[in-house]
Parts: sequence; structure tokens; C-alpha cells
Amino acid sequence: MSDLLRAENLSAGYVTAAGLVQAVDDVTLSLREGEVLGIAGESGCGKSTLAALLARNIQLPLRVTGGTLSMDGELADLSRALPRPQRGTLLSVLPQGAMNAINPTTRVRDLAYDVLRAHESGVTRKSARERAAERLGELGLPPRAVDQYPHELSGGMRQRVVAVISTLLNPRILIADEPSSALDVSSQQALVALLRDLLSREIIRGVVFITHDLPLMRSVADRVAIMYAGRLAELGQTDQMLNEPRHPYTRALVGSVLVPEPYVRRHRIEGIPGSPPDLANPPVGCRFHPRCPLADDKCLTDPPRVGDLESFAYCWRVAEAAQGQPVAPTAVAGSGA
Ligand SMILES: Nc1ncnc2c1ncn2[C@@H]1O[C@H](COP(=O)(O)OP(=O)(O)OP(=O)(O)O)[C@@H](O)[C@H]1O
Repeated sequence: MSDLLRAENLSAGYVTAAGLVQAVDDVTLSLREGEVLGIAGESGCGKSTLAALLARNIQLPLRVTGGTLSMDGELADLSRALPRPQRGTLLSVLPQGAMNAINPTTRVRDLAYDVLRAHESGVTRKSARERAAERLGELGLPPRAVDQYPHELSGGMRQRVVAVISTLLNPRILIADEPSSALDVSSQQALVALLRDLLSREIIRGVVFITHDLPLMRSVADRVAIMYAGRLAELGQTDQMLNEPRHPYTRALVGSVLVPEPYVRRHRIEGIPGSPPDLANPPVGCRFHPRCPLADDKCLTDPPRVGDLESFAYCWRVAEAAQGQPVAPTAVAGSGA
């Protein structure tokens, strides 16, 4: 069985007057059939950029600088956006607050019509309405929502309804970029339950779920990738990642509160001094080494990937531990930043 998505050494950056902001750097990961792959990390670490790359929503100033992406076993042409016939069928995107951006005079049934009409030119408004109502009912949501306007639905219901409508064409892959960040905890859990239901009914086959919220990640993801400064630090089974993290950054993150708001971007992770680097001028070697209590001179060179493609960490200390060597720091962190 091929992976739904496979990124290999994928790199991309924003072209700015000050140079290239390398927002995604050498990322290798896969999304397997039947799973929710979570992507977490502090604000500005590149989560949304990675989501845009995986969805092939690549628009200037974002530019791919290296690597490959396979979708459902086929190498994707990263110089082109996802072709229209594959939008909604191979892949759909569920953004944050999707329906807030929709014209307030558009009812849910009009949205369903637009989604279906993009692929079935002969679809009628009546049958689009019926199919949307049926799908809502099948998933335990009120079918009458099809006749409602966005403002008539609560925020949580709106986001669940959009999730249902955007998956009407049974896309194999759903990319959910912070879909729940504006929701209260019970609405978040209801959205997670809905995504799980969509997967178990095989309406969708895999989900990439982006969030800065680690407690939420625990309830939604089968595996989690942790990003730091554009790179993956660690990827593994959710339980292992949250209970026995290997990478010093994951350990720090798990023990801290993540904050998404731009004005607190310089928030310090509890117990770790410093802040994430400027991606226009990142440190050499391990991106985390200037803040890592275990860093030594080796960390000035790129860390090896330790583990297989299902579960790995990029870290010299983890590599040494895997070889039975001591992991004590031998130099003061902070060099090379
Ligand atoms: N259009 C742009 N032009 C230049 N730099 C950008 C642009 N969009 C994002 N960036 C930069 O790219 C880096 C990664 O941003 P990205 O939005 O992918 O991070 P994120 O982890 O999703 O953050 P957040 O959780 O705040 O959404 C950041 O340093 C950001 O400032």
C-alpha cells in the first residue's frame, strides 16, 4: 500500500527583499492510509507553509527550493498547483474558520452545490442539497443545516458543517490547518470526533492536522511530527512523542504551554532560555542547538536522522544514545547562533 503523501527532503522559502526566508527545510515525512498525522510546533516554525506545500497551494512569494512530494504514489509537479480535477477528490483543505470567510448570503446548500458542480457539471441544486443533507445526517449533524446561513450556526457547528461539505467528494487526503484554534474545548472535541468518523467510514483516507495545541494533538493524531525553525525535530507515535520524547526540543515543548499569538512569539519555553531563530538567518547545524542544554560542538553540523521513516529524531544526542554512548553535554550551548 503506497503512502497517501510522501515528502522527501522538501524545502521551500519565501522570497523577500531581505533574502529567502527558509520556512520549510529538508522535511521528510509520510501520511499513511487510515491515519491522522499531526504537525505541531511553536508559532512561526513553518507548519502552515508545510501544509500549503502538501496541499500544493504554492504561490509567490513561496517558492520550492528542493525535494519531492508524492501524492497517492505519484510524483507531484511542484511547479503547478493541484490540478482542478484533483481538488476535492484527491485532496481537500479545511482551514481555520472556513465559513467566516464565506459570503454571508451563501447558504450551506449553495456551498455544497459549488463543491459538487466543480466535478459534476450536470449536478442540480436540488440533488446537491439532498446529498449534503444526507451526508450531514449520516455523520450525526442536523440535515436542516443545509438551508441555513453561516451566521445561523454556532462557530463549532459551522466548522463541522464545512468539514462535511468540503469532503462531499470523498477526498483521499484532508489537510486541516489549525481547524479548531478558534473553537472552545467541547467544539474542538466534536470536530476531532467528526474527523475520526469521516476516517472510519472511509469517506476520507488520511488527515494532516496542524495545531500548536499539544493536548488536542493527543486526542486527534496517530503520529505527530514536531517542527522547529522550519525543520522536523522528531516524528513518532503520539503516545511515545508525548510520554517519552527523544529530542530535547520535544521534551521542552511537552513541558511547556505553546502560544500561537504573534505578539507573544518571543515567548520563552519554560526552562529553556532564548527564542526561535530568524528563518532568514538560521543557525548552522541543529537549529535548536543555541537553546539546547545538551548541545556540544557536534551540534554545529546537521544532526543525523535516528530511526526509520515511521519514527525518528534528528539529534546528535539521540544518535549517541542509540549507540550506547554518553549523552552529557561537553560544551556550553549558544555557539554559532
Ligand atoms: N508571505 C510571507 N512572506 C515572508 N515570510 C513569511 C510569509 N509567510 C510566512 N512567512 C514566514 O515563514 C515562517 C513560517 O511561517 P508559517 O506561517 O508557516 O509558520 P506557522 O508555524 O504556521 O506559524 P503560526 O502558528 O503562527 O501560523 C515564519 O518565519 C513566517 O514569518
